[in-house]
Amino acid sequence: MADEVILLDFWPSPFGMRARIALAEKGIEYEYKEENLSDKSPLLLKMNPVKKQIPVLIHNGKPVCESLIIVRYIDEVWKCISPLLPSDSYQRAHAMFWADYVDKKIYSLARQVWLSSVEEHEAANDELMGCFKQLEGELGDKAYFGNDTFGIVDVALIPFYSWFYMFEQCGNMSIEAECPKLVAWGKRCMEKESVSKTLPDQHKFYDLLMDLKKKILAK
Ligand SMILES: N[C@@H](CCC(=O)N[C@@H](CSO)C(=O)NCC(=O)O)C(=O)O
Repeated sequence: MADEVILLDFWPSPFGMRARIALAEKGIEYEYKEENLSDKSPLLLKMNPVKKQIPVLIHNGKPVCESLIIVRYIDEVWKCISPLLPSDSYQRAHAMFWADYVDKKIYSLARQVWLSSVEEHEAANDELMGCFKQLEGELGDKAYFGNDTFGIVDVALIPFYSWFYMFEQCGNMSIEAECPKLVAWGKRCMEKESVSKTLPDQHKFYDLLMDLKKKILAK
């Protein structure tokens, strides 16, 4: 019997983009279901009753929640194509360290740069740029974080490449000046169809983020 794969998602979500990129890397056909997060579907509430968040991958009726867990699950189930984690245990542990670093640091700081008031801005900008410099150091002269293959750390971080223009506009920073290798890495990843068909244009995404910011701050 063919696999039934469904993805509950929300198109601007960087977490959902991770799942979409992993599915595309593996060439997995799936049904995409867009969620209205202001009016969550009964399916989402049933499939992720604890966090009630997207993305949720539903594989033959069984839910997998949390984007990095979804990426690892996809890599283990469809292991024959485009591996996203190294087979070597130590290299896997190293990859998961950096994927976890991205997960814990980037989104929360990105939200602060995006939504914070002028006073809080500078601290968030500085801390975010510090994280990018850490990541630039980890990337070094490698083509991808997974050495010369696009892997889970790349999947974890690349969705935030769509935010770079916003960071530069709101944070009055030049990521290219401070982290040229990271920007070159983003452009390299965008040459992959799995990434370019998933990530929105940076300028359009900036306009969306600014519109959303007005709505959020108006509440
Ligand atoms: N750690 C999780 C975060 C998912 C998440 O924040 N999902 C958001 C949309 S994107 O910002 C979400 O579903 N929000 C709805 C809610 O929290 O009610 C993951 O990696 O999958």
